[in-house]
Amino acid sequence: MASAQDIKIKPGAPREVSHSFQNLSTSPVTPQLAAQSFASSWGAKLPQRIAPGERPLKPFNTQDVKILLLENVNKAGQDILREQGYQVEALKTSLPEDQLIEKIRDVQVIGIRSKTKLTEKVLREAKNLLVIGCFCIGTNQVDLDYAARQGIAVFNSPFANSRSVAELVIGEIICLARQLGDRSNEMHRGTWNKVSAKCWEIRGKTLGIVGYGHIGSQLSVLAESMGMNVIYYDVVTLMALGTSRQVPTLEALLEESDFVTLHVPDLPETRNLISTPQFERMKSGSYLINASRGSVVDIPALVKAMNSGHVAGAALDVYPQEPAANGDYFNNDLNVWGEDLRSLKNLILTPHIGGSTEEAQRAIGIEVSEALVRYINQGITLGSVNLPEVQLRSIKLEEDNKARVIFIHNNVPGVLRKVNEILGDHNVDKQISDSKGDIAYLMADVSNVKFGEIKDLWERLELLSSRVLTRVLY
Ligand SMILES: NC(=O)c1ccc[n+]([C@@H]2O[C@H](COP(=O)([O-])OP(=O)(O)OC[C@H]3O[C@@H](n4cnc5c(N)ncnc54)[C@H](O)[C@@H]3O)[C@@H](O)[C@H]2O)c1
Ligand SMILES: O=C(O)CC[C@@H](O)C(=O)O
Repeated sequence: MASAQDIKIKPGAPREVSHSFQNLSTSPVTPQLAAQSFASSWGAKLPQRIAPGERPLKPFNTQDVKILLLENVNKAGQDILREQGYQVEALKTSLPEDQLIEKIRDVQVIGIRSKTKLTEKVLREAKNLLVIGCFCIGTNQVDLDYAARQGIAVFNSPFANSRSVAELVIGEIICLARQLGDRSNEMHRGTWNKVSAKCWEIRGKTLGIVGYGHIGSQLSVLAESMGMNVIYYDVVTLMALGTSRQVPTLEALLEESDFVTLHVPDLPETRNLISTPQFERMKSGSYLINASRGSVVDIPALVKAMNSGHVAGAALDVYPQEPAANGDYFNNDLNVWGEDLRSLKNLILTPHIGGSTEEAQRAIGIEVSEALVRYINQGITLGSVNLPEVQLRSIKLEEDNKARVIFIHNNVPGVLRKVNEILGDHNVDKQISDSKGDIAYLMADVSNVKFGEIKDLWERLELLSSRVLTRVLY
């Protein structure tokens, strides 16, 4: 198998080259092999996920691609990555920061869910990292801007678990209205406590949805089908599904709703979105559900509102601090108010399982792994949350002596002219470039490139001052 030729270098850092041309002389590539057309060395192991007739850009010995998957990424996703020949290490939990830093130094790809924090501090050590896969919806656990500035693409799965969350919330609405958690706990302790006081049907009650995105809108449809009236508040004006109705302010929603459910992202504006003033606006005897992010609800304020009886019940799936692994961790060491919370009546506590169904995890595993393969093998950024979305049609099997150049660069004037001066010695078949904020992504398919010329191409691009990361795939 030919040696790896996928190259990346980080700006301002010592050159970390996963498989650099400097190593060519010591690599297993013999002069005879090097003289062959590149295409002939790829055939041995074709990736599974390309259309017939398309040439897989297998720029490297895939066994050199190291992937670390944390937090029990679904097997269907792992299989897609292993099928490619990548080295995949899959762990069931997230890792403490020091261990994460140790491991991330070595890998080109990391896959995480919501627990692993990829902060600037961690990413600064990730000298070989090309791409991050968030096997979930949320990407707030990743410093997206820092990653973009390092040329590290981030992918997620924007809606594969939305239905699972919406169904959980429907279940919780009924459980809260009928105090099912308390009755079940009592029976588990041997107590028969048959009550109807303050137990309600959900038919005809008003559900207030804060954040009418993928989950909120799906929930809207389900709730209406069960006879609820639905109102929603969102910072964006959005089409109302069914007979639901958008209200102009959060306050209006709080005052009108029997059940308030939160489906907003973790943003500076959504931190403690629901705190004492908002609880005071809620109807007496109403309920709160939070399956979005732990930062959105001020928990001590919730404890107060429930102790006073103003809020009749709540369901929480997410918390400001969540443990890295399963076990007896939900206590005051994790969150100072842990015990206060656990002592409340009609409070459903779940361990961040909104998206944890077989269906959702499998779909997420497949979606994110496929995005990773496309990015690693072809440089395609469709679906990236932090880099511009760029793709070119695949190179055909019969198209020989072609290279795909990926040049991630600072979005400053004059870059395209300089890049094209370099590429201009060859035939540029296709080229596309787009920017997102300060970072731009250029992809060009270049023909009539001889194997020996690739090093020169890459080195000249590397010298451009705007360069963030250069990859040459062939
Ligand atoms: N509990 C779980 O397991 C689980 C699973 C999936 C998603 N989530 C979380 O649920 C949240 C929502 O997910 P989604 O897929 O519906 O997201 P989405 O992006 O599709 O929708 C979010 C909506 O919130 C709105 N919004 C943003 N800021 C707002 C504000 N200040 N006030 C009102 N509306 C605001 C947006 O305009 C958007 O319509 C995310 O935080 C996600 O991480 C949790
Ligand atoms: O599976 C997870 O860890 C996260 C689930 C959910 O919060 C998401 O962001 O998709």
